[in-house]
Amino acid sequence: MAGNGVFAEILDGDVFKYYADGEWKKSSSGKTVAITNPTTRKTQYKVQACTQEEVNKVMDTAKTAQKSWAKTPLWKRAELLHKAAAILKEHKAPIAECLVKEIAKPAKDAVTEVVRSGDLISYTAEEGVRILGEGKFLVSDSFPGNERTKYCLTSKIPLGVVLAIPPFNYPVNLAVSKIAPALIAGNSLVLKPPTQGAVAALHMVYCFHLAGFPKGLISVVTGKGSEIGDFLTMHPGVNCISFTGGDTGVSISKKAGMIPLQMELGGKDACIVLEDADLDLVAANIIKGGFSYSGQRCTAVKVVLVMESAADALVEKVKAKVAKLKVGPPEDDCDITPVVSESSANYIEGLVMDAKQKGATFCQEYKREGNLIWPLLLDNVRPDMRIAWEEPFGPVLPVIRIGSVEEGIHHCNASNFGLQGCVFTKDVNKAMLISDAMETGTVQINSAPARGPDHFPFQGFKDSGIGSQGVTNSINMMTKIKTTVINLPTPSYTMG
Ligand SMILES: NC(=O)C1=CN([C@@H]2O[C@H](COP(=O)(O)OP(=O)(O)OC[C@H]3O[C@@H](n4cnc5c(N)ncnc54)[C@H](OP(=O)(O)O)[C@@H]3O)[C@@H](O)[C@H]2O)C=CC1
Ligand SMILES: O=C(O)[C@H](O)COP(=O)(O)O
Repeated sequence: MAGNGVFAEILDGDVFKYYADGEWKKSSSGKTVAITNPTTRKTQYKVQACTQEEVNKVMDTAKTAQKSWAKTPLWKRAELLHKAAAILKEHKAPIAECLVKEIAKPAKDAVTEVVRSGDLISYTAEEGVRILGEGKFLVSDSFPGNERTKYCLTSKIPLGVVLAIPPFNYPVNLAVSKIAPALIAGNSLVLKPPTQGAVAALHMVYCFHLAGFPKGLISVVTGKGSEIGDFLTMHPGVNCISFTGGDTGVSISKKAGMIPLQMELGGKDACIVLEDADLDLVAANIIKGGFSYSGQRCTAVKVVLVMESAADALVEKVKAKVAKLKVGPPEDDCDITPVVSESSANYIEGLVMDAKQKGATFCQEYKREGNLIWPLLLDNVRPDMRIAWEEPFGPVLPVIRIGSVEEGIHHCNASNFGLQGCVFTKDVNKAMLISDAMETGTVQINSAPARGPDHFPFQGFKDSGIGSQGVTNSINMMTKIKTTVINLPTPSYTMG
């Protein structure tokens, strides 16, 4: 049960506390935010609605704590991260249970998210000691007109206070993917968890608390993004924002000050299927890529662009696999579980109805009960349908039949998104040409889009984001370069 056993300190009555200055606290607002269980549609948990004054205090302590953390040897920072990773994995069961209740993640996937997060923290600690342990040494005579009178030493130093805002679909993993690089690089960290997923995130941070990180180095402020979001992202105490989510990221990047931003936003990942593709492999990847966690992944396959000659056979194969997907509650480890909110379900339904009205072929009957939407494959989708362009973030997948590869690439590139894409063909030379032509941050050849393994670079083009994630890129992004130049009175060359 959430807030029980070792986690008892984070619960006050039926409300979870926020975390500031190394302590678990009740907000002076006296207000709470309810978290609705997507399956029961009843209030599952409550969290504190933090005030602006509390945010100000958190920013102050984060600034102070960062100064002494930056003086903590790198190997000690790594040691604490390894400890937090181990504690997190040890407590995977109660944290996974929160994910099941708050965001209806299938039970097995919820455990995987926590374990994967522990691994990510450890990997970041190891990578951090390597890449932050190295600097650069430059000599002046490599530039025309200079003698060797200057030695330039460059190193990577912390930015200060990093604000991390993850989305509901990976509230633990996409939080640690920001927390661990920030900390190993010597920054302090303020986390604003997504409302759906906040309780899982609070449990995860309690593992960092148990590991013994200094007071005030990590803080968690809870509350609705629509209420405290602007105050946080425009706060003068913030030196870097790492955000994952939807269009909110576009407005944050317009409002934030002159600070480094890492934005991972939406996607409309295309799956281009050529005539020579192994259609069993494609069908398996469409199921995994399009319907895992009910399509609520930024990297989900969100449109299939298949050559007309292969389309009938592919659609039949996918239809057969859709029929085998288990639909129901996350506790039963079903493949398709309720989507995160009623408004999300309504939005998905709007896309489905638009496609119906405009003549798409329904491969299954459309069925919805509450937030639970049965998996649906829509064939013969045309560009005038909303589902051809918008991301449902649900278990509905459009198929567009194409007459040429160029048509597929054109559809992919006409999207305002550019996160990932995939191409299926046995001809690797063709695949490379198509990959180069697709305007997306990553192209997978003969596999569905995916962020993981978590150390791979992960970036979106166009409205899908700014910057690149993945362990190494995130560590680098959360540092700035400092140079010290030693000036010599006379040139000095080593003779060997
Ligand atoms: N590219 C990627 O890696 C990923 C992209 N996404 C995209 O995210 C969307 C779904 O996730 P969802 O969580 O609903 O996304 P949102 O953009 O609605 O929310 C993301 C986070 O931002 C917070 N937030 C909301 N308003 C503000 C604000 N004004 N200022 C600061 N923070 C704010 C939310 O808090 P609160 O919950 O309290 O509103 C949440 O923590 C989809 O479009 C999906 O494609 C999702 C996952 C990964
Ligand atoms: O937010 C998302 O949807 C994730 O970044 C996707 O991660 P995955 O591809 O590893 O599931």
